[in-house]
Amino acid sequence: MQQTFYKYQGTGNDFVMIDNRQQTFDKNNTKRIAHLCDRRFGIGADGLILLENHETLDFEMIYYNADGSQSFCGNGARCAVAFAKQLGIIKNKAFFLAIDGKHSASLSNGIVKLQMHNVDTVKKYDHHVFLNTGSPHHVQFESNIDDFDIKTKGAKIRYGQPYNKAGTNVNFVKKVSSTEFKVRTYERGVENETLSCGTGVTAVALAMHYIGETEKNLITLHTQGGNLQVSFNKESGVYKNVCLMGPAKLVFQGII
Ligand SMILES: N[C@H](CCC[C@H](N)C(=O)O)C(=O)O
Repeated sequence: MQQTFYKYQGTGNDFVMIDNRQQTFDKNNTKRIAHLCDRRFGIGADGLILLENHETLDFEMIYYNADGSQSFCGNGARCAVAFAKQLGIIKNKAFFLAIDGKHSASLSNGIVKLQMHNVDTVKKYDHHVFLNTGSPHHVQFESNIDDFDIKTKGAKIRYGQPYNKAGTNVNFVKKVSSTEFKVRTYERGVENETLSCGTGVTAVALAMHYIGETEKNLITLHTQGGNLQVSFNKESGVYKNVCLMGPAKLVFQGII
């Protein structure tokens, strides 16, 4: 059966998007998902997202990394909201389900503002910070960030102790000012650097606040694919009202 797909990108983190409201896509075939995401033998993307019906919410988003594994994806969720608007499912507000639970989002002038879950556990170690923002993130400083082998150094951390096979995403950070940080991310499931990672920049913003590198509550993150913003409040040790903001764009559509 022929199926229409849409290609979206959010600050260069790119996704194959499929309207699966009629349940026509075979979700168990993770090999096919990986094939569709392959940049030489398939369409090419960092991940694939199925948009499905939900009983009480606007939609459900099912996210797969390029290797077919599953997690939550911040940029993917922002793109799914833009896709729901394109399909006429929502107007300028969305309530949807993802693998980590319910989310709300709003859209204005091409910018999608996504509400993330509260974060109550941030672990600070000698040379890094670890936290989960829907996906697991290792955050560490790298002063030589522009000229740094993200793939090799990121893989070493991702497959090393204590993460091992289950792994983590790895974010390298350079402080620009108290409101701006530069971030490059090695993504688990893509097993390479991506141009931007939404849960990653969210983790970096919270980590920088947690370790006292900033006292601000609105942080701009410079990624290889563009700028994202993260806002939050800290109340009784818990990061609340965590929002990820940035563009989400349709690139092209096709048939598979
Ligand atoms: N690109 C995504 C993260 C995908 C998560 C994935 N790489 C994992 O933890 O398995 C984002 O914008 O948040």
